[in-house]
Amino acid sequence: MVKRINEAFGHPGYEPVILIDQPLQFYERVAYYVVAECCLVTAVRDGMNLIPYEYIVSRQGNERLDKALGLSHSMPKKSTLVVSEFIGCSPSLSGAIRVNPWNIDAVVDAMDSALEMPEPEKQLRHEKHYRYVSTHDVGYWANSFLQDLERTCRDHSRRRCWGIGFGLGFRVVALDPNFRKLSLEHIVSAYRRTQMRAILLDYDGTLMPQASIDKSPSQQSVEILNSLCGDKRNVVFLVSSRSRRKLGEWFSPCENLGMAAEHGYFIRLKKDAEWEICAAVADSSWKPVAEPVMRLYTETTDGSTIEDKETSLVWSYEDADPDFGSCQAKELLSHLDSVLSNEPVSVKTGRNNVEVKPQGVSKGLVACRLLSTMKERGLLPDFVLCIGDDRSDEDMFKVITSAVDGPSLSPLAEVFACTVCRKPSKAKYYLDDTAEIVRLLQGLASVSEQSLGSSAEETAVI
Ligand SMILES: O=P(O)(O)OC[C@H]1O[C@H](O[C@H]2O[C@H](CO)[C@@H](O)[C@H](O)[C@H]2O)[C@H](O)[C@@H](O)[C@@H]1O
Repeated sequence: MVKRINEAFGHPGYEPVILIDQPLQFYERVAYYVVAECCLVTAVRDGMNLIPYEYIVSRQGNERLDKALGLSHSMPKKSTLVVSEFIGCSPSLSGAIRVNPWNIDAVVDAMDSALEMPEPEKQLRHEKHYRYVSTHDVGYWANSFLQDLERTCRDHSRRRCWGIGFGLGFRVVALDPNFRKLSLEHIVSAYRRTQMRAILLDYDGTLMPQASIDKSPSQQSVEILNSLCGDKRNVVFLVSSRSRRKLGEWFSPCENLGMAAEHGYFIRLKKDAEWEICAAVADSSWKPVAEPVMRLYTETTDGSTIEDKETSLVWSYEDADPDFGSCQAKELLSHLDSVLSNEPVSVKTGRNNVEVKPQGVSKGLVACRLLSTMKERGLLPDFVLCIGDDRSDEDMFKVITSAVDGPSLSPLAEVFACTVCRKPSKAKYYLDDTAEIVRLLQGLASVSEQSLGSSAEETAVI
């Protein structure tokens, strides 16, 4: 190939390509770097690749090199880099022209741009790269690896490791030894002896099995919730990402159930109260940007759907191939993150979905608001139960767990943050599935019904 290029483009005394097909001594390589206007690395596969770094340092030179080359030391240094996007150093060289080495036209254009680039730009790119290389030296990297190891191993001896999931979803997770199954006896006995209880329940995946086709609540769930709400010592809230229309319709038989819809953007204290808005009025101007992106992924992912709620958009792949759906979700997440980076929204993955919702709205806010409202009304909970299954519920676990020993809970409060399945969580307890959760709630409801029978209790008012 070199021969063909030289025959086509060379002339007597000039060979455009000089092939050095043998190992070079380091000092020889540095000599080439020093005089090269551009360094091109087109590896299709590699680890870090230190050549671009060596090139930058060589182009910066030093006083002795300048003297040897007859250059003034104050003369600005320049370098240009064209690097394959498949080499490890590529993301760290933000001033390099990055190329896909399989795309020959793109490599040709990049080489041309590198050589034709205005001189001040070559200088600025070089300075940027040199600053990076000279501050990220061996000492820096060694220190950073040690810090990472220390951070990773900080709780190592305390934690227990488990393998969870199957196929592409298999992971080894480290769980806190205090993370344990919630015992019915333990919680029932705490429930019996407490006088003011806050109960926060997620819906999908918690009260409602994920695999269920009909997602409306069962008669049994409605009855349990009504029994819990009928105990004046209880304040019960359903905290869901579902729309207020859906929750209102499904739980219309529950007169005294508090509800938080769309991650707590809307809150209603009981059936005959108005829905309150708990955050700044949601601006929906981002929806026309996000929706076409989601549509693109819906078209290419069979079985996926888009749900348009009042304040948020959800792309769901529950009915798609799970592995493909989860890969698509990862791509969609980063796609939406970049197109919505200047919008007041957050993009999050949930169980089988990717959701865009107003910034600052979270189920954690609902937990905070509930505890502070109860405190304002002189109701300090001595029992808090919060059950949820996915990442959005972790915000509630964090709030109630950190409220222990704080002013919004009784000093004797018993706090039960419980997730579904054994998995890394801020919750201290887990139950295996929705059936166990329903059984637990049924147990608590029975205690309330017994005490109601014996003392005609009324419903708590917050
Ligand atoms: O906060 P949650 O009560 O746990 O709600 C989470 C999401 O639940 C719903 O989505 C789920 O069910 C859909 C079918 O009804 C399914 O397509 C989706 O994949 C599941 O995640 C709800 O539609 C979403 O708005 C909630 O965010």
